[in-house]
Amino acid sequence: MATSKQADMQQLAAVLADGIATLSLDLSQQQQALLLDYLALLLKWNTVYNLTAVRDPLQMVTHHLLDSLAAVPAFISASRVLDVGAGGGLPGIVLAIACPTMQVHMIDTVHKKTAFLTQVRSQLRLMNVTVHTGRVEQLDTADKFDVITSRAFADLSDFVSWSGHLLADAGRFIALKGVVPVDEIARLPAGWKVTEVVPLCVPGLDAERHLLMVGREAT
Ligand SMILES: C[S@@+](CC[C@H](N)C(=O)[O-])C[C@H]1O[C@@H](n2cnc3c(N)ncnc32)[C@H](O)[C@@H]1O
Repeated sequence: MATSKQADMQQLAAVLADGIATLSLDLSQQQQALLLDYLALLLKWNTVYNLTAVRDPLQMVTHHLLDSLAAVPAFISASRVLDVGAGGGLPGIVLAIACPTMQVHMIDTVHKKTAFLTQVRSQLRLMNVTVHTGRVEQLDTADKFDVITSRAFADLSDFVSWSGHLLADAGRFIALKGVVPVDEIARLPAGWKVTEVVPLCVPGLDAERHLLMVGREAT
């Protein structure tokens, strides 16, 4: 007979699988198991590392896993991605699991959060993940990124001005936002423009979600 803990995990797995099907994503059983392993690590270490205000496991599936997974199709052509202000790994860890050939870098200023991300990388054997500790303004990498992303990080203009030096010439920003931030768009620094606004529908989440694509203005 299944224990209540096993039954809980089965319920979480079912909600995740349903959401993945609704999003029409092609994720193997192994990838889905990795997502649940990541969720288990988030739950286990949240009290120590203060990674997320969401504490209910079922809510974590919708508000974190499916919320990040809904953005995956926008990243399909990217090979080198930076997640700025990654916190507990959203969307970076989810992208790394969903797109194993993508190199995913994550940066956060808070050492205990990047210690958690390093632990996730090691326990889930996510060899496509690189973790940086520090302010993105001070990050310097040999290769630039074709996509720089963030979720719940900063005003769009700060996001772009603090990390623009890391974006490849033909690269783009993908900001995960709630309602379309009209004021933030108006404050974008000169030389940058919103190229696309993509509404997202997150299974089980009754809230607005949008992806904002930002690129360089042609000179
Ligand atoms: C609200 S959290 C969002 C975490 C995660 N992206 C999510 O959606 O759950 C914002 C994160 O940005 C980090 N942060 C703030 N300023 C930063 C900077 N200049 N460079 C890198 N990370 C920064 C904070 O430490 C924090 O973990």
